[in-house]
Amino acid sequence: MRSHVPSRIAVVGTGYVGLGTAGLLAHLGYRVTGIDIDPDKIAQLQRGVVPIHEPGLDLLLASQEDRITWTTDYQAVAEADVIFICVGTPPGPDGTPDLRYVTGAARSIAAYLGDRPQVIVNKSTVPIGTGDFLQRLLEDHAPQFDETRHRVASNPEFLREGTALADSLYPDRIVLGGHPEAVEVLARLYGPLIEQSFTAPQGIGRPDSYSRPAVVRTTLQSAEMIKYAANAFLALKISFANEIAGLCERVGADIQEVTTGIGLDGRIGHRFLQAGLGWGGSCFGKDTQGLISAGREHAYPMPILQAAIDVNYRQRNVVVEKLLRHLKSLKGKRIAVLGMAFKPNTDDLRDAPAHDLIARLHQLGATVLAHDPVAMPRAEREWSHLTYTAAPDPATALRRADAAIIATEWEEYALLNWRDLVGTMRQPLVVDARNMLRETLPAQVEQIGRESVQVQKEAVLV
Ligand SMILES: NC(=O)c1ccc[n+]([C@@H]2O[C@H](COP(=O)([O-])OP(=O)(O)OC[C@H]3O[C@@H](n4cnc5c(N)ncnc54)[C@H](O)[C@@H]3O)[C@@H](O)[C@H]2O)c1
Ligand SMILES: O=c1ccn([C@@H]2O[C@H](COP(=O)(O)OP(=O)(O)O[C@H]3O[C@H](CO)[C@@H](O)[C@H](O)[C@H]3O)[C@@H](O)[C@H]2O)c(=O)[nH]1
Repeated sequence: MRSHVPSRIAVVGTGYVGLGTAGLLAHLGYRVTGIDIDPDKIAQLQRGVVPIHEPGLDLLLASQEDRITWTTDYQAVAEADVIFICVGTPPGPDGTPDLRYVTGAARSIAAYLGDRPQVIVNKSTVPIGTGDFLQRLLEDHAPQFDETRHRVASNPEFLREGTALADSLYPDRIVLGGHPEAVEVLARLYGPLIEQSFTAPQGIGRPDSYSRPAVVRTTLQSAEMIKYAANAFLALKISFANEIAGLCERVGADIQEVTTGIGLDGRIGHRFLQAGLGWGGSCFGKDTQGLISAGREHAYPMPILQAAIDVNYRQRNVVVEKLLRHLKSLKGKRIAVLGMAFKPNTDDLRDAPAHDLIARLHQLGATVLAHDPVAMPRAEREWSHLTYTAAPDPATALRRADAAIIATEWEEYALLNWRDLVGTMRQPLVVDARNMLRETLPAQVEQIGRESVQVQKEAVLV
C-alpha cells in the first residue's frame, strides 16, 4: 500500500462520534457514506432529521446533504478509501468494554473489503490491543484481505458533547496510530484540518487564539492508550476538585476561589476543575473503568483511578445529604430537579448524575418534579423505570417545592428570575449542585465546596 489520496469515506456507526465525523469530513470535501445497523436512525437521517441534540449539527449535515449518503447497506465499504469504525463500546458488568459492536462492524466490513488500498480506522474508544485484534479479524474474515493493501489504524476521538463541532474542527491534536503508510493516508485526509485551510461552517467560527492542531504519529497501542489516559486524567482532575471542595466546606475555604488560585499555575490550568455534582456521560465512567480493567488483566492495580471513581459517585450523595441537613426527612417533600442531561447542550442521559439523584429522592419518600430544556422526551423513553413528574418548565417544577436542586448547568437556569421563583416555593431552599448561581437570593442557597448562604445574609454569590 502506498499512501494514496483518499476521496471516498465510509463511517460505520452514526452516534455522536459517527455523525460528527461524517459532518466534518463532508465539510472538508469528501464523499461520505454513513452506515448504521439501526434502520430507524438511518430513516430519520435520510429524511434530514438528526437523531441527537448537538448544537449546529443539523445545520452542518443539511449543508452537506449532497456529499453524504445514509444507509444500512455495507456495500459502500467496497468503494471507500478510508473506513471509520465509530460504534459504541459500552461497559460490561465488570467494567471491561463490551466489544461486540466493534466485532460486528468489523465482520460486516470484512465481507465488503475491496481489492484496492483501504485503511480501516478505529475511532471508537477501545482497549489497548484492539487494533491488532481488528487486523487479525479482518485477515480471517475478509476474502479480499491483503496486508499490503489493507491497513488498520487508530484515530481516537476527543470531541465533547455539546461542543462536538468546534472540538472536531479546531482540535488540540490529531492522534494517528498504526503502520506509517496508513498514518500518512490519514494525515492527507485531515490535510485541510491540519492546515486549517477550510472555510468555517456557519455559526462555528475559528476561536481567536486557535492556530493549528498538533499531529501525533504513533503506534496502534500508544494511540489507544492516549485516548484512555486523556479521559482518565480529565476525570481525575474533576474528582480532585470535588475532593478538595468537601474539605473546603469543612474548613471554611471557598472552592471557587481555591480552583481559581491553583488554576493560575500554568502547570495546572483552570479547565476541568469545576467542582459540583461530578462527572457523568458515556465516557469518563466507562473509560476509567476500562483502564482499571486493563490493569486488572495485567495484575496491575490502579488505585488513583479507583479513588477518582469513588469520589465521583460519592459526590451524588453530597447533594442529598445537604437536603437532609435542612429538611430532616424527605418523606412527602416535593423536590424540584432542574437538569437531567449529564451536561448542558446535549440530550444525552447516559450516566447522568440526575438519574441517581431522582432515584434516591424517590427512595427517601420525596415527590420529584424534574425538568430539562431538551432531554425530557428522551428521559420519557430511557428513564421509564424512575418515578418522577416531568415539569413542562422550571416555574412549574419550583412551585410549592420544598427544595430545588440544580443538577445540570443549563444557561437558561442561570437566566431564570430566581427571586420571583423562590417566592413560589414552599420553602426557599436551593441546592446549586453546579455552583452556577451568581445572584443574591432570598433563599438558603447551598453550593458545593462553599459556605452555605443564609436568607438573612443576602450575600452576593460569585
Ligand atoms: N459520545 C462521545 O462524546 C464520544 C467522544 C469520543 C469518543 N467516543 C467513543 O466513540 C464510540 C462511539 O460513541 P457514541 O457516543 O458515538 O456511540 P453511540 O452509542 O451514540 O452510537 C453508536 C452507533 O453505532 C451503531 N452500531 C452498532 N453496531 C453497529 C454495526 N455493527 N454497524 C453499524 N453501526 C453500528 C449504533 O446503532 C449506534 O447508532 C465509543 O467507543 C465512545 O467511547 C464517544
Ligand atoms: O470541570 C468540570 C468539567 C466537566 N465536568 C463534568 O464532566 C462530565 C463530562 O464533561 P465533558 O468532558 O465536557 O463532556 P464529554 O462529552 O463527556 O467529553 C469527555 O469524554 C469524551 C468521550 O471520550 C471525550 O472525547 C472528551 O474529550 C471528554 O472531555 C460532565 O458531566 C460535566 O458536567 C465537571 O463536573 N467539572
